Amino acid sequence: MTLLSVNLNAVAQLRNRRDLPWPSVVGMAQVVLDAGASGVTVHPRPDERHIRRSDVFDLSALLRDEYPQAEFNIEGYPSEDFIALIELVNPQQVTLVPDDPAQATSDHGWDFHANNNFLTSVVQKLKQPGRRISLFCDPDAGTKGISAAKATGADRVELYTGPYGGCYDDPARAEAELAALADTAAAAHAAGLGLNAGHDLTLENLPAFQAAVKGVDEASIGHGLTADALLMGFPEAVRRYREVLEG
Ligand SMILES: CC(=O)[C@@H](O)[C@H](O)COP(=O)(O)O
Ligand SMILES: NCC(=O)COP(=O)(O)O
Repeated sequence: MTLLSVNLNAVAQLRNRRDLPWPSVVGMAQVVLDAGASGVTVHPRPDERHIRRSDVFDLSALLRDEYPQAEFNIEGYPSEDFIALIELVNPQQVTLVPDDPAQATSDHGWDFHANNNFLTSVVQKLKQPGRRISLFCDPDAGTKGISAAKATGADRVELYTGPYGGCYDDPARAEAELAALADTAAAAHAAGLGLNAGHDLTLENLPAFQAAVKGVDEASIGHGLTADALLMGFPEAVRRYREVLEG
């Protein structure tokens, strides 16, 4: 069974269009958690284009006080500021992503070989009892990439599913992307790493993903789920994504 963590970046981005507090990021977190999501994800970028630093503290208080079973997953590049934020907020999961501050969205995983010393020291710094560290991972990282990821001391990798999600109109390419993802997932399991997945997953592309890529512990989904929620509401969107993820 794959757990659903709802990424709230898109809700924050909509809120930020005006100097007004709605839609409320905390309010929407309550809605998705009440609807059965197992946790929430945020990716506070340095320019605060969507999630603001204050959102991270507000969500942390909500989860601590009202949803103690829920998981808070914070994604980001491990800058000094990011590391300091993690130490203050103490989320259950940290996902390290090799993003440049100017990047429009996450579009690749780590080069685990080139960044091995850096990642090893960051993982050592951030790992705590009750907190797992996940590393954003290219779909074709394969056995070599995964063994370098494992060597950092991380608990999980998160498969970057953007290339698969982006080829919804090209079945042959989608099949090749799924084959690469399945190989990397199998390598992660063989190495004893947990497995997350995310980026551009949708109700349309999730069933084939779930059929091809076995043993995904958690999917973090935001853009597609929020688009669906505009049509069907967040509770129904969460219900539909859980239905696919939970099989
Ligand atoms: C790490 C990752 O996969 C991303 O999906 C990220 O959370 C999305 O970021 P944006 O919402 O800023 O595009
Ligand atoms: N880690 C991926 C994530 O949180 C959500 O990505 P997306 O569904 O907004 O593309």
